[in-house]
Amino acid sequence: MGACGSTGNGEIHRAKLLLLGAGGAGKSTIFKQVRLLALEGFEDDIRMECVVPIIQNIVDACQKLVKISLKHELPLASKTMNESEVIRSTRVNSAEDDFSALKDAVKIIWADPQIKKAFSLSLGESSSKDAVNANDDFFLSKADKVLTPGYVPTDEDILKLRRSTSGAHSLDFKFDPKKFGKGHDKGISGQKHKSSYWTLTDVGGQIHERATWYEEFADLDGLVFVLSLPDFDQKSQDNRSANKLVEDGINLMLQVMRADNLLEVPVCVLLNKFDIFVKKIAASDEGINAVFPEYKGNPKNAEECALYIENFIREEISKDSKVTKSFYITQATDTDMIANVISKIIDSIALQNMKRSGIDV
Ligand SMILES: Nc1nc2c(ncn2[C@@H]2O[C@H](COP(=O)(O)OP(=O)(O)OP(=O)(O)O)[C@@H](O)[C@H]2O)c(=O)[nH]1
Ligand SMILES: [Mg+2]
Repeated sequence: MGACGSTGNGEIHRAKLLLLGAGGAGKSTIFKQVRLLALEGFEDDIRMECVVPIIQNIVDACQKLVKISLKHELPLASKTMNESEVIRSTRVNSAEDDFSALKDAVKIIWADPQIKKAFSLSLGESSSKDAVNANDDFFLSKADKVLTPGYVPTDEDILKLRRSTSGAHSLDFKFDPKKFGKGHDKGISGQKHKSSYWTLTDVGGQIHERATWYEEFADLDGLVFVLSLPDFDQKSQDNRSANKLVEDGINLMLQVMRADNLLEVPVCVLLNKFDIFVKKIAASDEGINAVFPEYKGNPKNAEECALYIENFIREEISKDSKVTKSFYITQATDTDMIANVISKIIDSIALQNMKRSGIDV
């Protein structure tokens, strides 16, 4: 714990940072951003191993959208129905396969206005089992490129890919303020950022993955808990009578923070997916009042709503813990924003750890 630099015997001491949060909250997207920033780009093998999962995202999205359209009795064009058979019989085994029939099918399906309507309906629905991913429209719109031989995923494609994490994955990196700061070279302590060494760990957030989280709790220097703001109108997948933001987000976080070896660990809370939250708030009549009936602000003002949720969480946390928590409203797919947020997180963790060690700052 504490300083993160040379230990004096030539070895590098790395401060440990852990990402936690429910499945789909955005942990791996933050992890990928740190890799992108620290290592200045994704290696070719990482790019290429994303091709099959991206194609699978497209196939899954088409299948779900046809299913949602049928459920809502939307009048799909007959050619959409015909092409949905191609989708159903598609197996994505290798990036080298011939995807020309799939490409034609996806283009026809995504061009059907009823399918686009199904996409909007699905984003606003509270049933999460068959819901599409919020970035599926991005991949469906570029299916032509993705399904053409020679396709190499861009940084944005890699960041927007949905792939559930299984197990724990760590990245050793050097925090170089020049790569992360983007003009914000002074930290909240007012000191110029120095380079420091970190290990960032990402874990799976689905319920069956959480049993092994505690294995990562020893000797932590900081915890980053990621919450998904657009979950405010979703049902918990594991407890259908509970709200997803409250049950799989806030309550899960409060429970984790009560672990004995985390009581003193600095925590940063990311209220993530703000871009999707903005869209949902604009489209919803009730907004966050459905889950926070005591909210009296403007239900159509996404910033005000997010700040209300932030203050609600601050109050809940303060009942249990006196350790300062920092909060950030984020969009994990935005590299510049995450560069800035990671700089601030690293600065605030270093500051809190110096205070814990009794160093005057
Ligand atoms: N538009 C948008 N998409 C996001 C944001 N954060 C994450 N995503 C997308 O949400 C999906 C899920 O994000 P992940 O980072 O894989 O979620 P996770 O927390 O690692 O999920 P598990 O591995 O299952 O625990 C991916 O498609 C991401 O691109 C965001 O702020 N805005
Ligand atoms: Mg993940």
